[in-house]
Amino acid sequence: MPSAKNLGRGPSVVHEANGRIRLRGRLFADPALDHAYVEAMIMALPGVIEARLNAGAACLVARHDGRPGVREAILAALGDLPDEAFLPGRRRKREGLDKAAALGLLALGAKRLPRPLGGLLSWLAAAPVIAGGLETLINRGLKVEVLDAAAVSALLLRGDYRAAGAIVALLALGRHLEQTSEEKSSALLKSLLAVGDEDVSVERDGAEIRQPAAKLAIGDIVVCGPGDKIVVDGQVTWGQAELNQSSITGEARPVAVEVGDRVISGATVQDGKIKIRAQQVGRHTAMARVGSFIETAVRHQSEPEKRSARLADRLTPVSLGLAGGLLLLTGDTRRAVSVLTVDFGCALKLAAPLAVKTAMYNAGRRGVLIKGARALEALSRVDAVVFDKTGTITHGDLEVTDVVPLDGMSAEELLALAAGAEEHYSHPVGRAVVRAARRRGLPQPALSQVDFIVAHGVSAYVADQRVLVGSLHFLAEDEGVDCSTAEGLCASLRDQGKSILYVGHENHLEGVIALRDRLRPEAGAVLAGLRAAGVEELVVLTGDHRQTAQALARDLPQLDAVRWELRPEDKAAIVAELQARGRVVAFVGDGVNDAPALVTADVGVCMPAGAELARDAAQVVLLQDDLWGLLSARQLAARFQATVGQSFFAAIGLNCAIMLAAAAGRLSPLGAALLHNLSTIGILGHAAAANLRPAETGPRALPQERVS
Ligand SMILES: Nc1ncnc2c1ncn2[C@@H]1O[C@H](COP(=O)(O)OP(=O)(O)OP(=O)(O)O)[C@@H](O)[C@H]1O
Ligand SMILES: [Zn+2]
Repeated sequence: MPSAKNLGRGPSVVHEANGRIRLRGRLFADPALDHAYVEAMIMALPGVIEARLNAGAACLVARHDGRPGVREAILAALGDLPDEAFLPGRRRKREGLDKAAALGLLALGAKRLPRPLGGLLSWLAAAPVIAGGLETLINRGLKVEVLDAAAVSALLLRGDYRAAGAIVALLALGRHLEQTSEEKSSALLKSLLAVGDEDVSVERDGAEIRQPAAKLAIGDIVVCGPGDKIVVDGQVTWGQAELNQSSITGEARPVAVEVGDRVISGATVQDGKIKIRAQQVGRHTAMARVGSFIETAVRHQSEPEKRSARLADRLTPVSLGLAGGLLLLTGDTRRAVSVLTVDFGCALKLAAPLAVKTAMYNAGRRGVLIKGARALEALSRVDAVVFDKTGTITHGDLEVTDVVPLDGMSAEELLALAAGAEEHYSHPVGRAVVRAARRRGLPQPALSQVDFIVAHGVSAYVADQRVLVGSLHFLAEDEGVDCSTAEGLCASLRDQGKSILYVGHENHLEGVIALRDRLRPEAGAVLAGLRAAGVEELVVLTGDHRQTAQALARDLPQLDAVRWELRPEDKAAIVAELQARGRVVAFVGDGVNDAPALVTADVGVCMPAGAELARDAAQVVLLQDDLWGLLSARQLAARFQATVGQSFFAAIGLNCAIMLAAAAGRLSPLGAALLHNLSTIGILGHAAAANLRPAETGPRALPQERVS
């Protein structure tokens, strides 16, 4: 519902170029407008990079990535600001409703009061409902609120104060339920956004100083000790610590981090001390972005919600017509009013949003962020799940197992050379090599002109000599390095499930490095669970070599297919192929070289270590570093979809029955109103309770089938 303050003040576009849009509107100068909120809300829209509001100039400037629809989404969001975007908030309206409820309840006892007093009370209690109905009628036409107002007025005019009071009270109760559920979920989400009101320790010129978190900049070194909350996304540059991430993942078990690990905002240091180099601060941190995304999703009606609301509105004239017809035919006001008290609106309009919020909240508590109703809906229809291999089906923290020089270098020299080339890139393979070299304390050669070739490897120069590190395809086919001498050796290493990195030096093969990745222990059980939950096709895609991929397939008999030696765009093409065959596809990846597939899929699911880009592209973000969340999400989504359908049919069926009984004169207005509201509360209760129940299977319910 557009807030009254917002009416007729939609901003207009004054300038637009290269993904930058400048809007002006009186709205932006409103002193009651909450700037931080509006900026966060706009930035939470997918595709928006930045939003800045300037009240003095009554302007808002937003930068976006030019994706189709982003511009429209910005305009739509600004054209329909929620009440929370204004500082005084909703409180006043809420108190008004509570008063109405109290008066309505008082009026229930009206029969025992002297008649004029009872009448006065009832009219007073009903006044907000009638006024609201009139306002709706004038501004938005024949909507459910009009029906409520008509029923209450008719009852009052008939002198049926008790029924009128009861209906007012029931209406207020319904709205109260709606608001508490909304406020609770909003409060939870806002707590995720609350960064900036505390002091943090920062390292400046070798000394530690305290400063407000709001003043942090990217690149700052933040020092965190026991009890400190981490307010940035970044990388640990010093120290070790145990983190409590329960506020992010719902998991109480502490997580150990050390130099090189990535940490995200929201965790608390339980033990130890670390220094973190900030990569994202303030509103750009992972939690804040995801939190504000959810907040927007919650505030803006989703498709099923809109559909229900539209249907409810369309049924309003039907009710009104039926009541009018009855009145004309039978002259029986009591019957006509009984019919009016039944409106389809309540349950139809409230059940879907309630189901969305409770399902999202439930998933969030279990460490899964589902970004809104669309994602829930798509996830419930998914019948094919495609996984990336490295970092998704496997842990992605590979271990260097063999370093084999083939042309005179020592193993140390070979490893140091490869590590030097990989130093600045965060591909899992590269990270493993760098870690192994560091652990052995190897000196790093001076490299220049380092080039990173996506899904291939790295090329660099050491003292004018070219060094290549990467896949067999990269060295042999693209760069013409003869790798045949290593064939037999590599085949046997791959057969053990190891991945091979080829190191070339001045056009000959200098040696190979073998790395082992660990299958996630829960992978088999999660695949089996997904199949049990109705997923018909399970596929793994990898950029790795055929043999390594086949070794993985042997370990995971639950898979339907494994495809190898794929480039990022091949992965997207395979997802599209499945879609062309009629599959609804979820792609699960870690964000390294798989963004195209993530965006192509009907539902993109991202692992917690996922690159920032992937987190934006994904509709589902797993915050816990395992695959259980995926299974929970699927189960919660299926249940969400089921309850939305059930609520829909229950609302129509029950209300039709009540309306027929009322039309037949079998129900008094009060009886009809009570039954109608009881059924609504029942339907809403079911929608909320069903979506709050834990997912059926999970790490606790299902035994882990395999430990690698
Ligand atoms: N930075 C790098 N250094 C060395 N080799 C690399 C690098 N990046 C990619 N490669 C090589 O290219 C291959 C394909 O890379 P890609 O990133 O597409 O797949 P991956 O992440 O290893 O596996 P998956 O596709 O299962 O996630 C890798 O198996 C590796 O051999
Ligand atoms: Zn190539």
